[in-house]
Amino acid sequence: MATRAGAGAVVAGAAVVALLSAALALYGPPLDAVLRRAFSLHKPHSITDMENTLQLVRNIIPPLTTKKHKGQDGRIGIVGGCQEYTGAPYFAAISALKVGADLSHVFCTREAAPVIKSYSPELIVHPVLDSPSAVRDVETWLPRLHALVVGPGLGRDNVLLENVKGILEASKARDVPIIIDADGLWLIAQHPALIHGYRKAVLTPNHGEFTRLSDAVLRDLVNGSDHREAVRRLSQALGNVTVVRKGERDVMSDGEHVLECAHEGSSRRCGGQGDLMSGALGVLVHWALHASPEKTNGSSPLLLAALGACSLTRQCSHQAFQKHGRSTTTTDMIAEVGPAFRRLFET
Ligand SMILES: NC(=O)C1=CN([C@@H]2O[C@H](COP(=O)(O)OP(=O)(O)OC[C@H]3O[C@@H](n4cnc5c(N)ncnc54)[C@H](O)[C@@H]3O)[C@@H](O)[C@H]2O)[C@@H](O)CC1
Ligand SMILES: Nc1ncnc2c1ncn2[C@@H]1O[C@H](COP(=O)(O)OP(=O)(O)OP(=O)(O)O)[C@@H](O)[C@H]1O
Ligand SMILES: [Mg+2]
Repeated sequence: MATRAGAGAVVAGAAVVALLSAALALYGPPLDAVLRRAFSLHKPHSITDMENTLQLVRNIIPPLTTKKHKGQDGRIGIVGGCQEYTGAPYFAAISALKVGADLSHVFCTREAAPVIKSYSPELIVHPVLDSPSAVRDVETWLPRLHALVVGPGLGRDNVLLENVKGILEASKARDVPIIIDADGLWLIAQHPALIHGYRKAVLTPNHGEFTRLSDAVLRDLVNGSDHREAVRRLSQALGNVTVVRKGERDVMSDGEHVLECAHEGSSRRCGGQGDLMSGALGVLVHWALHASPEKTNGSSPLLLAALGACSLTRQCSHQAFQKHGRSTTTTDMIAEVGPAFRRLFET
C-alpha cells in the first residue's frame, strides 16, 4: 500500500482534475482544453483517476437519511459582525446552512445582532462579541459547535480583536476546527503564534490578505509569480496550517501538497464571495474530518474540503453570472448553492 504522504500527493493532484471532470460533463468542451485551462498538473492523469478522486470529495458528504437528528450534519459558528459589517457574517452563516449544515450561529457585537437577525430567521445570533464576558460566552457554545469561521465582518476594533484572541485559544484547547478569513487574518498577521502549528486550521486569504500574511511571517521573499510555492511556504512557516489563497486560481496547501482550483467561475468580483466560501468551508471541514479514513483514502481532509468549497463557490458564481451578468451579487450566488452543489457533487 502507498504511504499516506505518497497516496496524498497522488490523490491531491488528481483531485483537482477530478472536480473538473464534473464540469466537463456539464459543459462538454474538449477534455484536454478544459483540463489545461482549469488545473496545472505536473503529469497527465487518466479519466479513471479523475473519477476516483472526485469520489473522494463526494465521499465526505454525509448521506441524507431518516435516521439522524438535528445537528448531526453540522453546527457551525461564525465569529464576526460589527457596526460596519453585517453582510459578511450573514453570507457566511447562510451559506453554511445552504450547503447542508443544520444550525448556524453568529457571534457578533450587540448592535450588529438585530440587523443580522432581520436578514434571516434561520440564523441563531448571539450579541456577545463586544461584551466583557465575550470569551466565556462563546466558550459555553464551543462544545456544541463542529467548526468556527472567524473573521467575516469582524472589523479591526482592538477590543473585539482581543476577545477573538481568547476565543481562538479556547477553540484550540477544545480541538474545534477553525477557518480564519477576512479581519481574522488581520489578527493572525499581527500574532501568527495564535494559529501556528494548529493542524485543524484553514486560512482563506484574498490577494491583499495573503500579501500581508507573507510579509509578516516569511523572512525572505518568494518569487511573486510562483503562487504554488508561495502558498506552500506560507503554510510551512505557519506550522503546516492549511492555506487557501483565493484568486484567478485558488491555490491551497498544507505545506506539503499543493492543489489548484481554476474551476470556471465568472469575472464578477462583487464583495461577499469570499464570505460564501468561508461559510461553505466550515461545513465541508466538519464533514471531511468526520469522514472515515477509507473515504479520504490518505488525502488531507482539509485540502479536500478546501477544494470542495473553492469549486462550489466558483460554480455558484458561474451559474449566477449566466442569469444576472454584471448585476450579479453574492445574494444571487447564494441562491445557486443548492443547484451548484447538486451539479458538482451529486450528479
Ligand atoms: N457586505 C459586507 O458586509 C461585506 C463585508 N466585508 C468585510 O469587510 C471587511 C474588510 O475586508 P475587505 O476584504 O473588504 O478588505 P479591505 O477593507 O482591506 O479591502 C477592501 C477593498 O479596498 C481596497 N483597499 C484596501 N486598502 C486600500 C488602500 N489603502 N487604498 C486603496 N484601496 C484599498 C482593497 O484592495 C479592496 O479592494 C472584512 O470584515 C470583510 O469580511 C467583505 O467580506 C465584503 C462584504
Ligand atoms: N480573478 C478571479 N477569477 C475567478 N475567480 C476569482 C478571481 N478572484 C477571486 N475569485 C473567486 O472569488 C471567490 C472570492 O475570492 P475573493 O478574492 O473575491 O475573496 P474576498 O476578497 O475575501 O471576498 P469578500 O468580498 O467576501 O471578502 C473565490 O471563490 C475565488 O475563487
Ligand atoms: Mg474576504
